[in-house]
Formats: sequence, structure tokens, C-alpha cells
Amino acid sequence: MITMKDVIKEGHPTLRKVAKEVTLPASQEDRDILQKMMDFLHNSQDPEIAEKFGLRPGVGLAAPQINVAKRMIAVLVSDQNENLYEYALFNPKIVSHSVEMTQLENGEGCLSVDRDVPGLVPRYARITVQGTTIEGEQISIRLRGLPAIVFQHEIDHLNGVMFYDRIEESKDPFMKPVPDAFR
Ligand SMILES: O=CN(O)C[C@@H](CC1CCCC1)C(=O)N1NCCC[C@H]1C(=O)Nc1ccccn1
Ligand code: NI
Repeated sequence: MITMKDVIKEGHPTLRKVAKEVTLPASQEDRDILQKMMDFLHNSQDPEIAEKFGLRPGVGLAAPQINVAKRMIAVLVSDQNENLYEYALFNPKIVSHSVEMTQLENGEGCLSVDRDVPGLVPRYARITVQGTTIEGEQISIRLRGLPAIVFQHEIDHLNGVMFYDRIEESKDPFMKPVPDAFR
């Protein structure tokens, strides 16, 4: 069972690696890992289990977060119309995306980041993701809203990208630009 002690934190080198493609058909070991990642999401969203095992609730998890540098993600999230998106994928890839951008209005967090990092994280508003399921089926899914944001956050982890890498440097009008001479 995956618990918080298995989740590596920022500073651990694996979070900055580019994860390797999973050789298909996936090995039993890789299928077990991906299933355990999905089980973690279910457990973390169950108040009793989360409380019992001290789990931080998660709507997504990427294999590098449990120190497995392989291209595997699990997503368990409902959209604004209460549709549940439950996907565990090998080698997920964004094959197309909207020009339009979006963001979570309260910014993002990460189970591998034990601090609040304020700021908006720009994400594509709509994406099409292709990947392979635990059963070995190649699928293509069109996503928008919160599910689209979650998938982008997870696929970033496979490329060693953390959410705060995408927070724009402040465009705060009251922030006087620092003259180059002082940079
Ligand atoms: O890589 C995967 N992770 O780091 C787990 C993250 C993934 C989400 C962060 C933003 C988009 C994907 C995660 O789920 N969280 N991050 C820490 C706080 C708790 C939780 C969260 O944001 N929950 C949530 C968000 C919106 C609506 C409902 N619940
Ligand atoms: Ni994360």
C-alpha cells in the first residue's frame, strides 16, 4: 500500500528526471505499480482510510513521485458536472491542445511539495491525451476543465517539471522592474 512515506519530496533528484517510456506490453511489476498508484488515490480520497493512514488527498499521482522514473500516471477526479475521470495510463502523451489557456483560480499544490507556492499556473484549456491502460488498451481522451489540468500536472512530472516552474514572474504593476545592472 502506498503511503506518504513513499512519496518523495522536492529536492529528490528523481522529481527532476525525464521518466522512461514503459516497454509494452507492460510487465506484471509495472502493472502492479500503476494499480497501487490508483489505489493510493482512492484511499487518499476516502476520509476514513486517509485519516487512518495519514494520507494527503490527491486527485493525481505520477510514478516519479514514488521514485519510479517511468512514464505512468493515475488520475481520479470529478469535473464540474460530477463526471468521474478515473484513468491509470502507461506512456500518456498530449497529442493536441487548445490555444486557449486556463488555470486553477487558487493556484496549484503538489504532494511532493510541503509548502504553499502562490501564483497562477497556466495550463491548456483543452487537451487530447493518448496512452495505454493497465489492460493494454490504447486509448485517446479529450479533456477540459479540472481533469485537463490534472493530466497536465501529472504529465509534467514525467518530464521533471514542477507546477511552480510555470508560475509567471510577477506581472504585478506595482513591482518595479529591477534594472538589469542589479540582476
Ligand atoms: O502530482 C500529483 N500531485 O502532486 C497531487 C496533486 C495534483 C493536483 C494539483 C493541482 C492539479 C493536480 C493533488 O491532488 N493535490 N495537491 C496538493 C493539495 C491537495 C491535492 C489537490 O490539489 N486536490 C484537489 C485539487 C482540486 C480539486 C480537488 N482536489
Ligand atoms: Ni504533483
